[in-house]
Amino acid sequence: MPTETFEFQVEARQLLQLMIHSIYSNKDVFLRELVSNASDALDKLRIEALRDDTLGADVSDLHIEIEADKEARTLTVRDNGIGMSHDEVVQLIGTIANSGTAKFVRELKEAKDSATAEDLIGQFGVGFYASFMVADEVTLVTRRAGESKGTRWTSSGEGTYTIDTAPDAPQGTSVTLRLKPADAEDKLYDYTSPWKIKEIVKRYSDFITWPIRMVTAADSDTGADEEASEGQEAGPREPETLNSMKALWARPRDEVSDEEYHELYKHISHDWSDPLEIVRLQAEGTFEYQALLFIPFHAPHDLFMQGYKRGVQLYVKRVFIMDDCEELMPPYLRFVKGVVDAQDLSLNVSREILQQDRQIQLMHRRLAKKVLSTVKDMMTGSPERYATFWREFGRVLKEGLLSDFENRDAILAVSSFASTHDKEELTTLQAYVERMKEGQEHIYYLTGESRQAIENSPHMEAFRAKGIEVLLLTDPVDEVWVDAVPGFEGKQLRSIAKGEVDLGTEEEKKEAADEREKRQEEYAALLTWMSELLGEHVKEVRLSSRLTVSPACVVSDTHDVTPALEQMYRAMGQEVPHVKRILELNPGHPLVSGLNKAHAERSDDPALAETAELLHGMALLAEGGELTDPSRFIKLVAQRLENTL
Ligand SMILES: Nc1ncnc2c1ncn2[C@@H]1O[C@H](COP(=O)(O)OP(=O)(O)OP(=O)(O)O)[C@@H](O)[C@H]1O
Repeated sequence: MPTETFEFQVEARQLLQLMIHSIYSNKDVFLRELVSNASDALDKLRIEALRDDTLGADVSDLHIEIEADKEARTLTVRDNGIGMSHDEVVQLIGTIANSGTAKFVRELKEAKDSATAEDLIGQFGVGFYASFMVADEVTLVTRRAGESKGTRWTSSGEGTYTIDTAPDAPQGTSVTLRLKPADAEDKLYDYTSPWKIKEIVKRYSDFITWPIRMVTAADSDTGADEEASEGQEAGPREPETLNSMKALWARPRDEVSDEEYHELYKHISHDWSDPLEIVRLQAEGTFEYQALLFIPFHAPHDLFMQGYKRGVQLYVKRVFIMDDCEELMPPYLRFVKGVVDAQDLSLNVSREILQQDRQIQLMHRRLAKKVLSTVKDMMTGSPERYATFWREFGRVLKEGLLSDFENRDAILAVSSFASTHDKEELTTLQAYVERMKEGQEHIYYLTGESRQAIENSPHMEAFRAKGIEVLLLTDPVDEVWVDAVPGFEGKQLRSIAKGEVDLGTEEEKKEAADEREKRQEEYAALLTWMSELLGEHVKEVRLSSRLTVSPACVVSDTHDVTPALEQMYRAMGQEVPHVKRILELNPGHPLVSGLNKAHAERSDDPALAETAELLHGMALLAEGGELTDPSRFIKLVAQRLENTL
């Protein structure tokens, strides 16, 4: 096959350009990325060989090899793992499949300073492409296990790469970097130095479960090892294993540094930033397992996309079994990354077995509880970290209120919400309850698109006037869980846009009821007439006890679906009937009292019907809703304005 030249996909090209002009100051991490990919390839081969005994791959000495050539200034990372087919090379190396890449590259280009750029790369990770920070040419030779021919891929990272066949390629992958000249000022070190390589492997990849061996050519600078090598004959030496391969989760806490934990996290999560929190669990007894879990610092871009992979890996007796083991974590904790190592499962355990395994179900429960209790500890012990957690993951955690009945209270206890109590600070339900006024029975909330929209809504008026705190809920999931959660500490959650409001002390309530009864008589004719007139749009027109400023508002009946929820169901393709709402009028408003008076005097005046229609339209607009016929609304308003001129 002749050499083929391909163009990089646009995003890949842009990303490479950014790498070549290396905006990332810690260039050493390129080796971590190559070793991490090699380790994944070895895991994959081991598992595929277990499942498919016709593969014919030799799995007796799976390892990673690093070879540096000082003369040629090349560095090679080689593995005898799964390898890639020709098509896989084109697909995996020439394009970036990761969703959100385009957005990421755009943000990266717009990043004003290098700290922002570093932070962005940290959130995204660029894997294999990091090689272009230190190399001006990268050659990858690979042969997939089970295939007879290999593939060679070469690029200088500019716009194109070439591919040809490599007939003699051994099974696995080798990546050779032609290194840029060392430039210590730019943190570009001499990556042919065995001393430097050892340091990087120790720092970033010590826990990798496969041996990472280094072969040094005889004339290489061995740095720290110089003494040991004195007097030896020229020629290749015995390869040296650089990593300890110790499973961090099995080592006592005080023997492992935070940095070591962080590097394991980065390997598992492909994140370049340190995690926010480490969660450790050692379960003893009949079913023994260890878990080392991490809560990331940032929510990944694709957390809410379909097919998002959960990050918990399953090991059995220190042997990697599978990535993304969803049986171990509930969906609302899908952002948690880490390792769970079980002692008493079979190495051949399959997804089907996991789904039915009672022990796995017990692990799942225990791990969820442990993560939630860690969040709780964060909340009390380190409020700033908790604030970061909630900003990044609060939205997804609240999904648990709908699915995890058993942990509902624990989730509520670690949730926080915007509230009218404070412009910036969020509140917990506990703090809300402690602040409740005398005679207040419920926890009040309002859902909406933004804090501003909610605060401007007419529904807030009576609550503002009486100084009663309202939670301001703006996440889509809030529309749903508020209906599913019965309450908190015996206090019911109540939407201020639903049902009747009944605020104040017993005495005030009685006064309000007497007043309402009086008004009711006064307005009875108007209300009956309007209910009939607007019957197509509303189920009832009644007097309001929640308005102090606006003339009218629309509310839902206590157990009815709200318009936002109705819209969400439709967006998900579900058929839902349109639910009519209730129009409430403020008898204290001159427009309403005026309309009542006019209706008593000349009930057949067609202009009154239009005014009633306008009142309904205004009520919809005031809560940020939509009109059924905006052009008619405008026409009626324009006519009335004309009359004022
Ligand atoms: N040594 C290797 N052996 C086999 N396949 C490899 C090897 N290196 C890379 N690949 C394949 O190429 C893909 C892309 O690698 P790359 O390092 O760019 O991204 P990644 O590891 O998937 O994710 P990230 O960008 O977050 O690091 C890998 O997912 C893997 O399928």
